[in-house]
Amino acid sequence: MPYMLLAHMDVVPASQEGWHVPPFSAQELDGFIYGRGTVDNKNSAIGILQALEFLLRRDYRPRRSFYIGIGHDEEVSGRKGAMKIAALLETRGVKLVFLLDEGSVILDGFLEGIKKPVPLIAITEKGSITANFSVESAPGHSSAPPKEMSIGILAAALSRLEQNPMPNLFGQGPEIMTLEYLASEFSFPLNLIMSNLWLFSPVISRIFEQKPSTNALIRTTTAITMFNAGIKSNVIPPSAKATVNFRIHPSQTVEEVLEIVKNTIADDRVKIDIQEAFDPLPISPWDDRAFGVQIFRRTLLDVFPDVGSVAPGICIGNTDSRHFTNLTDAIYRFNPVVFKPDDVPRVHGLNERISVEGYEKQVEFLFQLIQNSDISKLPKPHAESHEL
Ligand SMILES: N[C@@H](Cc1ccccc1)C(=O)O
Ligand SMILES: CCCCCC(=O)O
Ligand SMILES: [Zn+2]
Ligand SMILES: [Zn+2]
Repeated sequence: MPYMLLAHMDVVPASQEGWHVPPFSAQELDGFIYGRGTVDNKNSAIGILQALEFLLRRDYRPRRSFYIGIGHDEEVSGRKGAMKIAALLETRGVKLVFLLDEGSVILDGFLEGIKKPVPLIAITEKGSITANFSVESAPGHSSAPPKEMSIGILAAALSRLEQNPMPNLFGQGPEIMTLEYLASEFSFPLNLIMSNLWLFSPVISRIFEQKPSTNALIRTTTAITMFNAGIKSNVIPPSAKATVNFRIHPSQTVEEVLEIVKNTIADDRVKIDIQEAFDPLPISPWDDRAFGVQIFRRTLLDVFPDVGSVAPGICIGNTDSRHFTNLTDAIYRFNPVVFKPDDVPRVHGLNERISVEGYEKQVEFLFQLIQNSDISKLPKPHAESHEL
């Protein structure tokens, strides 16, 4: 059965100010290639093609077929790119043994007490709701304003959303698996804590709430991203509009989140329109028989011998891979790039970059992955090879 390597060539915008080099120049500076898309996700799009080139130069002839999918509109939902690729493969009756897309990385220095960089392979991704909120009110002269107007009503409603975060669901999603797989990587006494989450969950969940990147792992997040209102300083604003982006924790659904939103807003003057919504993605297999997982483990050992044990994780953003659920249940989101904490704000932010060595390692990983995937089936898990 074939597998698929997925990437996207499109990027989010970038304006010049704040960048050390022009954001679309791909200039090298201190061993880094700077540019919009260098880690999201041209590193994969070009990395896959370059690995393929190296294989072809060596007259390598893969025995296991594979697909390369490179979307061109991932950052605006993938409807015309990845979705069309998936639909075409579906009409051909294609099934995939696994699909590898962006969505997680090798984390270095994110978790206190873990010394080694740890590869986290996302086995699911959060759901999403993009909701538009609006309040209409009679226009008029600002010299005789009513007690409440559209801007104040909507702002108060959104403030209630922001001040009442969604419930902390630590322990009900794959974050537990992540910590259990990483427990051995933690130094004492964290290794004991991580191996006894039944006892220490309340402590850990409080710690996770402290930072946006870990808080996003344990609850549905609420981001008020757009607010437009008012037409002139002396006119009562006829309407106020806002957009909120929720990313739904794996143990919640769109419906449940919308219920909580309505109860929190609790104001019939606020209208809610759903622009786009989808539930959290299914959780991909993670066990000794999962072909993809074993291939990733083997390839990481080949290319990154010094990293810690591989752990399953959750992608807090969304990716094109969500369009391929009819072709496989083994969807994994992972780019073999080492991320330090200061790399996170660069994604969709300023001075996005990848080190030259980091890009070379990604190409090497893909070069190895294609060869490692060329086995017909997995060697028997070690335990089974001993006759009992
Ligand atoms: N990957 C981007 C764009 C995106 C949004 C929603 C769905 C799919 C992709 C994000 O997570 O925000
Ligand atoms: C690192 C997470 C990536 C989310 C998908 C994107 O922004 O392209
Ligand atoms: Zn992106
Ligand atoms: Zn991306």
